[in-house]
Formats: sequence, C-alpha cells, structure tokens
Amino acid sequence: MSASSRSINLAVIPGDGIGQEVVAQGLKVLNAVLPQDVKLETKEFDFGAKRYHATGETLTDADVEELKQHDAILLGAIGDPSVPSGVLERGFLLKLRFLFDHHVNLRPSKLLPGVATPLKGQPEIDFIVVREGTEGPYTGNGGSIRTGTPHEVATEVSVNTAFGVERVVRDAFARAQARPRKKLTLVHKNNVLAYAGHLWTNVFNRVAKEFPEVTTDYIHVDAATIYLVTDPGRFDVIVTDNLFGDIITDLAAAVSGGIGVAASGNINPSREFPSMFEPVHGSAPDIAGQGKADPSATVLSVGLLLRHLGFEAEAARIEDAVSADLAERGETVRTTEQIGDALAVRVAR
Ligand SMILES: NC(=O)C1=CN([C@@H]2O[C@H](COP(=O)(O)OP(=O)(O)OC[C@H]3O[C@@H](n4cnc5c(N)ncnc54)[C@H](O)[C@@H]3O)[C@@H](O)[C@H]2O)C=CC1
Ligand SMILES: CC(C)CC(=O)C(=O)O
Ligand SMILES: [Mg+2]
Repeated sequence: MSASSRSINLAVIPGDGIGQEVVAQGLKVLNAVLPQDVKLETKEFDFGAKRYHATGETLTDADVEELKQHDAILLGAIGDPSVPSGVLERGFLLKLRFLFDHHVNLRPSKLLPGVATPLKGQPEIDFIVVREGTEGPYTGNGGSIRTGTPHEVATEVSVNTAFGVERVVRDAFARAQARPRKKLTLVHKNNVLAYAGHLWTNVFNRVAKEFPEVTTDYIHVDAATIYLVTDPGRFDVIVTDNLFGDIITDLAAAVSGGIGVAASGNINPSREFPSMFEPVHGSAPDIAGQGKADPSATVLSVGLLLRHLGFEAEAARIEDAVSADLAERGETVRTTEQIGDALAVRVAR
C-alpha cells in the first residue's frame, strides 16, 4: 500500500500491441528497484483485444470489483486494429478511468540532458500537464441519427461540470504552488467554446485568488501548440480539459524526447479507488512485436506509480536511471528488451 507498509498489491494490464512488450520491461525494472523487504504481489489481467474476441467482453462488473482490491494499476496500452475503433478505448480504458474517478491525468514533460529534440538548440523543457480525466467530450454524451446515410447527424457533447472543473483546477494550482516557478497556464478555447470555456475561465480565476503566489495566464489551445514548439520554456504547469490535454501531451512528448519516453498517471487523489499508471502512447500496431518500442515511458510511469504509493527514493532512482540511459544511448538503436535490461541494472546499483 505505501512505503511504510512495505507491500504493493499491483494489478498489471499489458493490453494490446506494444503494451505487452513495454509492461514486461516495466515490471523488470520495478522488481529490480524495490528493496528486498518490500513484498510485491502482481496479478495480470488479460483485458484488450484477445479477451474481447474470446468473450465479447471489455470490462465486467466483476473485473471492476477485482481491480478495486489493488493498490495501483500498471497499464500498457489498449486498442487493436482487429477491433472496431472505440470499442476497447471506450469500453475498457475510458470506462475504467471514469469508474475509478481518475480525474487528474498527470503528464510530465521534461527534456532530459543529451536527449534529442526536433526543436532548435536544447531548450529548457520542464512542465506538467494536468489534464481533466473524467469529463469533456470523452464521456460518450452524443449520438447519431440517420446513421450511414448522406443525411447522418452526429453529436459528441462536451460535459463540463463546476464540480469537475474546480477539483482539477485546484489540483493544478496546488501542484504549481509546490514547484519553484509557481506558474499555471489555463489552456482552452474560450473564444469559441463559450459555455465550457467560460466555466473553466471563471473557476480558474476564482480559485487563483486562493493561490496569490502562483502566476497565471491563459492561452487558447491552438496558440498553445505554437508555443509548445517555439517557446516550451514558458510552461510550468498547464491545466486543461480531457480532449485538449490528450492532444497537447502527444505534442509535448514529441518535443521533449519522443512519445517513447512520455509517462502518465490517471490519479484518484482521494485514493478511494486505485490510480492507474500508463505510458502516454497507445498500442502502436505499426511496430508491435518487433522489439522496437521504447519502454522508457512505461518505466517512468512505474516511477510515478511508486511516488504515488510513497516510494520516493525508488521513484527518483528510476528517473535517474532513465535519464542516464538516454544520455548514454544517444542515437544508438536498441531493442525494447535491451533498454529494459539496462534500466534494471542501473536501478539496482
Ligand atoms: N492509453 C491507451 O491505451 C491508448 C491507446 N491508444 C490506441 O492505440 C492504438 C494506436 O494508436 P495510435 O494513434 O497509432 O497511437 P500510438 O501512440 O500507438 O502510436 C503513434 C506513433 O508513435 C509510435 N510509438 C508509440 N509508442 C512508442 C514507443 N514506446 N516507442 C517508439 N515508438 C512509439 C508508433 O509507432 C506510432 O508511429 C489505437 O487503437 C488507439 O486507440 C492510443 C493512445 C492511448
Ligand atoms: C485512446 C484514448 C481513449 C486515450 C488517449 O489517447 C490518451 O489518454 O492519451
Ligand atoms: Mg492520447
């Protein structure tokens, strides 16, 4: 449960595609980093395309009850070309994030020394995105009429509640307050998404009054994509909605070392339900089974998981190991397993 109880009961969901490959390396590093007196119990779950084809199920009530019994969840990725788009993403991944109230989707971006970036020079990049994880346009609030005809009409309504927005905005302010630069940027599109945008802006401005040390600003999401490329150093903490957060964190990954090193946590801050840690990337069918996937994002997600459970020293060892490995690796191409092996050796030192 925590560093003081010295045991971790972990649910492991490798999932689809490269999820299988990167989670194996994440577990290897987890086993290597934990001191001998920490009892690690893992239970693997077969969610994803294989289970869906065998049973037609994505996530049952019984599965949810079983997952609830764990301290945390480690996920690889879900989604496979053999399953219609959205069935697993909605029926498993989003369902679990919503049921376990993972409203803080935490996505750090840090350009580590010696790591290649497509940006000019070696800009300072060290920010976190706090993406709302349970609302926005991802709730499945929509529908289609005259489906499949030339007169089809489809809606996908963005759900934004004052409760949901305030709790994630508060979380982001608290994180900004705890960082040296103490800066929080709201990213939205309040010039056109007026209803949702004004709710976000009003809540943000109201909560800001309680955090006078935090400097704030607002940027429209389209402009934010410019600054993430031209001036990423301007960001410290970003708070944004589910959809914008999904999109800008792939871009943030691309400028700060690549999608193969981007970690995330789906956090339930009240700890009523287990939090889930996973790489930002998906199942990457284009490279699955070839040993090409970089497991660093999953290993760094294991680091976030350990920090969440109170294993701060072990989390720091993982971050240092990935940083040293990336610096040493340079442009050399290594297999998924070779990277996992190297990281396991480093964290055990
Ligand atoms: N959290 C999750 O489980 C997520 C699942 N997905 C699902 O994954 C499937 C594929 O989605 P895509 O849009 O292609 O996104 P993706 O993130 O799987 O792949 C995008 C690109 O990044 C590369 N890439 C991804 N992870 C990498 C790694 N660790 N090392 C090196 N290269 C890596 C891929 O080869 C591909 O070129 C879809 O079914 C999608 O719905 C997508 C994102 C998140
Ligand atoms: C597959 C989506 C449901 C999720 C996604 O792309 C993400 O959380 O980054
Ligand atoms: Mg995404």
